[in-house]
Amino acid sequence: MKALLMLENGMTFEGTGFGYEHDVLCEVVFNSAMCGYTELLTDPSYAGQGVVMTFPLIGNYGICYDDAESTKPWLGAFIVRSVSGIASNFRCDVDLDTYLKQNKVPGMCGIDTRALTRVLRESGTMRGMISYGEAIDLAAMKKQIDAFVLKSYVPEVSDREGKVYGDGPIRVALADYGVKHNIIRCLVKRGCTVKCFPYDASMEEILAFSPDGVMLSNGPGDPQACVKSIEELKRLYNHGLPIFGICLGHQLMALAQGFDTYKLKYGHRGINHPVKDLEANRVYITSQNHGFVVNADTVDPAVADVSFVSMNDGSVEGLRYKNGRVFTVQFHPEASSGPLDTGFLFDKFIDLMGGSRI
Ligand SMILES: NC(=O)CC[C@H](N)C(=O)O
Repeated sequence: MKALLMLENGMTFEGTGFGYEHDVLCEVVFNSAMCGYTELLTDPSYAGQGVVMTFPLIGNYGICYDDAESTKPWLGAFIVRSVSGIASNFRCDVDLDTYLKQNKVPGMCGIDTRALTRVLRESGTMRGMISYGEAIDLAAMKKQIDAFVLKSYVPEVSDREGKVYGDGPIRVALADYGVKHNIIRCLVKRGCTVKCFPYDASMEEILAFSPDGVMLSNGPGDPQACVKSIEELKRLYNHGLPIFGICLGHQLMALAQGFDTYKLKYGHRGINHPVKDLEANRVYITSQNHGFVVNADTVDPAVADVSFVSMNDGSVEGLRYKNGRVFTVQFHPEASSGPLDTGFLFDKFIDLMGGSRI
């Protein structure tokens, strides 16, 4: 079916629908990764976003359920140049088109994704809408985009079941704001028992598990919308447990300490983002997926130091708190997909919890 993407600035891009061909409103962002689309589709941090892949051919190795980062794809829409008609991989469970249909994720292909990406880079991330069919009413689309308000998906993606993973001796309470499962795998592999807590769990609920440390997960949307989580983190920080935060978890801890966050023009989404470790004076290549960052000017030097910065735009990529027990990063040390350079941060967390590495 014919598909049309309209951005909030009124620009339109024509293409063809695939996946679940139903009209959708989303925030349009781009990702520069050349592979790892299964991980991307199932990363809850993309909830509600229409993701444009800059790499032109997507779907050629199909979908392997074992690579999923959560139970289903969460993103609002998937926008690619060309969808491979052949899913060629011995591990493949289902092809991309069928997977998106089954999970009700609208797809759009056959558009000039590089031209679209240039627009998003120059004008910034924008709201947008994809409509399907022959009779598309442009004026009605524009109206809907203008009225569209981005919401926080954290309550939807956060798990309320209190699942427990692993059976190791180190007890980790995981604040689940929309966790990528590789964070859990990285902890279990290092000898942890990980129990998930919903985004709005109170400090008392978390402490009742008698954790050795708390892991703050990644998650979707504007960190400032997570008011209840920020309140609980303020109290948890003072309790004295080791805390490791990733991406949204990093932003929430910063807000809990009274630092500020702001929205980047077009975000960092890809698997080759260089960050500099300011202490070690080393650069690592990292996987990233975020639209917001901590404002360096608001970081109180009596409370925390900036530990990592982006080599691309100098923005804050990590904080080390002065109490010596709390550290957080904006990038994804669990990778999946992406480079494994910063996996040592999980070892650092294990050490802080008094455990020995396995
Ligand atoms: N991956 C994440 O946790 C993203 C954090 C936040 N939603 C952002 O876009 O900045």
